[in-house]
Amino acid sequence: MQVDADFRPILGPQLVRLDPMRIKQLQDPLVYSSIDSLAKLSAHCLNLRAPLTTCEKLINSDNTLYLAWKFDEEQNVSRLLGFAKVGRKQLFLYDSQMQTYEGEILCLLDFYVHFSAQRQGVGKQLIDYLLAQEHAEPYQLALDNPSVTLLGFMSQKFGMSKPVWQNTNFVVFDELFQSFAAENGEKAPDGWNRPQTPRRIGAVSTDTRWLRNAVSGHQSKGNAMAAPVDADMTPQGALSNRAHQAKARKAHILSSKPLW
Ligand SMILES: CC(=O)SCCNC(=O)CCNC(=O)[C@H](O)C(C)(C)COP(=O)(O)OP(=O)(O)OC[C@H]1O[C@@H](n2cnc3c(N)ncnc32)[C@H](O)[C@@H]1OP(=O)(O)O
Repeated sequence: MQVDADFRPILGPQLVRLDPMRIKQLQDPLVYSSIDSLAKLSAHCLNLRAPLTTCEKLINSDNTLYLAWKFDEEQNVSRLLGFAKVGRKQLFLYDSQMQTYEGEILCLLDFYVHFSAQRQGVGKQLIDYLLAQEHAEPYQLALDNPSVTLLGFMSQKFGMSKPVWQNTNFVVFDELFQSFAAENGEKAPDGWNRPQTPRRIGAVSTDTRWLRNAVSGHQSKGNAMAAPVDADMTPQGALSNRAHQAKARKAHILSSKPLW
């Protein structure tokens, strides 16, 4: 994406790490609008109605943008080539054996290389730079709802060929679970006090494991993710669940205050 300006004094090197503080400090409307335009192209490419990334959103988030750009001295223009946005998220994951894991993972949230610069190595440079800056290995990256192209890219450029889709639409790679088993065995990391929660998925019960960066959860909130899943799949079970729900609804309606 071409801009009639010299971004060298503002952005510096051709691969640049822009955390929220750095973006705020840029204070340059043209840089902001150029990044926003590139992010719009990313959204357009994925058929999204609104862009996932804007400078305004970035400033108010914990996410970091890695930007690839260059200055064309002949034409005296700056070209924004691509970006990758990452953030750390607390994820609840299943491996391919339906073992459950919980931990804070580096997530690739938005990744785009301008169509005029694709398949020229920019994407690989961006991810290499990002991984070095974040001190992470390719298998430690979770991909947020990845495109087929991104899965192909990860397989071809980083040898990550066993994606494990999660019901949250995140994808992690099998190597993440293997590395965890090799490093930690069954032991929960220090600071994790929650007792092991048995989970039942259909007729199968599974154990929870912890990823290295896991932080303690909020048992008291009893959110759906932390609650044991106890689904009775038989017709009798479904009927009794429905009857129970109807009873609970009726009790709730009867206990509510009338509006008038
Ligand atoms: C979490 C998310 O953000 S999901 C959304 C991911 N973004 C997109 O799908 C947007 C469209 N695609 C792109 O922007 C880019 O192609 C990216 C970001 C995926 C990769 O950037 P590039 O600069 O093209 O990557 P780079 O040149 O380093 O590597 C190219 C490899 O990516 C894959 N790739 C790139 N484009 C394509 C394509 N059109 N078809 C198939 N594979 C492709 C291939 O593995 C390719 O290797 P090859 O050229 O040797 O066959």
